[in-house]
Amino acid sequence: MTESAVEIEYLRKRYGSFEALAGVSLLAPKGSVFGLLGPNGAGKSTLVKSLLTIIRPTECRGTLLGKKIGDRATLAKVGYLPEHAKFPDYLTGRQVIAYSAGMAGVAGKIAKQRISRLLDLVGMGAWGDKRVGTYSKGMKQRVGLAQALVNEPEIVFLDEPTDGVDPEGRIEIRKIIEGMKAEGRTVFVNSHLLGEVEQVADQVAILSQGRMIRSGSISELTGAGKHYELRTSGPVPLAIREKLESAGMQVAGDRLTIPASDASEIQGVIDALRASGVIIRELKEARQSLEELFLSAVNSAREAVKGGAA
Ligand SMILES: Nc1ncnc2c1ncn2[C@@H]1O[C@H](COP(=O)(O)OP(=O)(O)OP(=O)(O)O)[C@@H](O)[C@H]1O
Repeated sequence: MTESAVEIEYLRKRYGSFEALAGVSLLAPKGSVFGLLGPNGAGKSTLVKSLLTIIRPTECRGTLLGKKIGDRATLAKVGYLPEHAKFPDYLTGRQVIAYSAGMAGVAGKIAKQRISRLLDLVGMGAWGDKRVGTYSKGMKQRVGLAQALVNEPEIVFLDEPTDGVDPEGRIEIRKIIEGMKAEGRTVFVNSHLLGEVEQVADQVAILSQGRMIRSGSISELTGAGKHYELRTSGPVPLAIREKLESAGMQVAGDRLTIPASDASEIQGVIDALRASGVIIRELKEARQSLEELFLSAVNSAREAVKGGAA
């Protein structure tokens, strides 16, 4: 059985009368990159802050690194980059990381060496002794990432780590996340940037309006929307087009979309087209992208909530 780094059996959080998390569960395997996705306001930060005891959940059952959520000692093994992390402008990047090191009980020569290594890791080696006030948003984010790693955490929570970072910096952050995973750490990433999460995460969960609406590996989730795209040398003749459409396929001019999970399921369509004299120019297997899945899942969850409220 896969060991879990985070196992939420049940988590509920109310802010006054507003239910930000309506009883969610989640499992993030140890050593994995886990992406928690959701539109703005879905409850992603609330979930992470509840796990880290930054806010008090209304009801919570589960474990973090095998210990009951809320266990203080476990938090020493955790790294955290908050969303919109802000550091004092008058400190240098090195001092920001040193501050986190101090709070984590990392001191002396070890701290000094580790801070320099982390500055290099996040591409801030040349900027470590300059003040945060002179940094761009992306540079502040890199320092935030470095301070999250200063205690060599077993699990690191990154809340929107690429916020304000340019495309080149995003690629570097992705590499850093991959590096953390290679070192055996669990990386829990909150993001609304689906393309990025798709490239780096092993498992994802989608949160919408405080409810968990999908979870699984990316291939499991996008595999449900597997289909084939076929192009013919000219428009599909009307007689065969009607038959294909009534069998659930989409036909647009010379393009056919055939829902099927396996190539064997489309052989009949190919035979029928060829028997009608249609020439096949191109055939390819396609999956629903994470973005398509996300949009359809979030929209149907919103409709369900509206329907329930009506
Ligand atoms: N302290 C608070 N008091 C009242 N409501 C809050 C508080 N913090 C968050 N909320 C509300 O709870 C909901 C979830 O917020 P949360 O920040 O967890 O969402 P999120 O998924 O992280 O979104 P974003 O990416 O925009 O930060 C939002 O509707 C937000 O307005």
